[in-house]
Amino acid sequence: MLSSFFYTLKEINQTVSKMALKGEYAVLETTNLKKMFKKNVAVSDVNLYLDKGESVGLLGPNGAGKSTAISMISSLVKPTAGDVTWHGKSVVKDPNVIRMYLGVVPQDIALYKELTAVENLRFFGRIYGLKGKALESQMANVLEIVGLTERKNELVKHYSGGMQRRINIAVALLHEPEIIIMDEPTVGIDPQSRNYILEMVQKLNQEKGMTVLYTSHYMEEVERLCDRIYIMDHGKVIASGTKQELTSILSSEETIWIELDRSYPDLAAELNEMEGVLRVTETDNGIKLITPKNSRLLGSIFQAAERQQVQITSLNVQVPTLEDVFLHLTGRKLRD
Ligand SMILES: Nc1ncnc2c1ncn2[C@@H]1O[C@H](COP(=O)(O)OP(=O)(O)OP(=O)(O)O)[C@@H](O)[C@H]1O
Repeated sequence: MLSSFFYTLKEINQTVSKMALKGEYAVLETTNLKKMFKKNVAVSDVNLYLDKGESVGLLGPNGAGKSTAISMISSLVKPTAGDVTWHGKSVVKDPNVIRMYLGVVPQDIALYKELTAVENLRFFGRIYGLKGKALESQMANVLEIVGLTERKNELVKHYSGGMQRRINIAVALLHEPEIIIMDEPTVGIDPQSRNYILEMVQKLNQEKGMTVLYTSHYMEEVERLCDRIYIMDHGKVIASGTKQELTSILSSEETIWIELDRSYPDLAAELNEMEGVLRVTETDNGIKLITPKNSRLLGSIFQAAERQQVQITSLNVQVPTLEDVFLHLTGRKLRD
């Protein structure tokens, strides 16, 4: 009896929508979203919302269920259970309600590589129902946004990976969507293009007021771009909030980065045994320690280094990152 009472409460909790909480509809909202591929649960009970003008991040390692979740949100994949609403209207019942308001940037490049950028834009623009002067002017706008006006007449196959991704984004912006959903748009591209894309997303959100849903397994990207973040793992949202809210889960901890001139496994082992040290990880250029806040361990760390005849080249004490939050919640690194 008691367990069924609690189950009912849990069910009620899961279905309390943002509308009920705030007395208004979110731009986008998912309720208990679930997707199974045969017996495999790819996404389970995902509840998330996006308010107008927000930039929201979906952070999680490969296979966490991010792409499946956004495919359901964009009505490309039908959920096994749950709902997706756009301004309170079910996208699952009627996918057409959202399509003109949504720009989706898929993880894989979806362009005709034997055509030029302009030819691709014209083709996809017509699919959105644009034509004539409106189409030409929108093409000029989006080429400007992605910084490829000068190179618009080149074949896409001659573009770098980063430039192809920028045109992929331009296609998604052609019909001036209310919301843009991006699935790991910076994977596998050079740092310069990556930075260009991040700046562009920031401008679209902050200057043009576009609502953004951005998925990534790069913590730095969602930290930089997103007002709120949902952390996903094994198909579930395991934490959500602003960066400050999420890192406050670990407010009792801090990270000490020790840079060394080479690897010293013995020092890492000694620090691991030190009283007060919570976790030790060897990094590319040194050692990372998680300790309780204000642990006053610096003196002991230097003494240990001296005993092991280790040269510390730099030492930094840092407040927790989202990477630390993920490690704390799952016991794994985001990019294991
Ligand atoms: N069409 C499909 N058929 C069967 N299983 C699938 C299908 N699509 C995804 N999956 C499985 O669902 C789970 C979630 O995959 P998904 O691609 O959504 O994760 P992700 O977080 O986007 O990761 P990645 O960044 O690697 O794409 C994985 O176990 C994946 O193998």
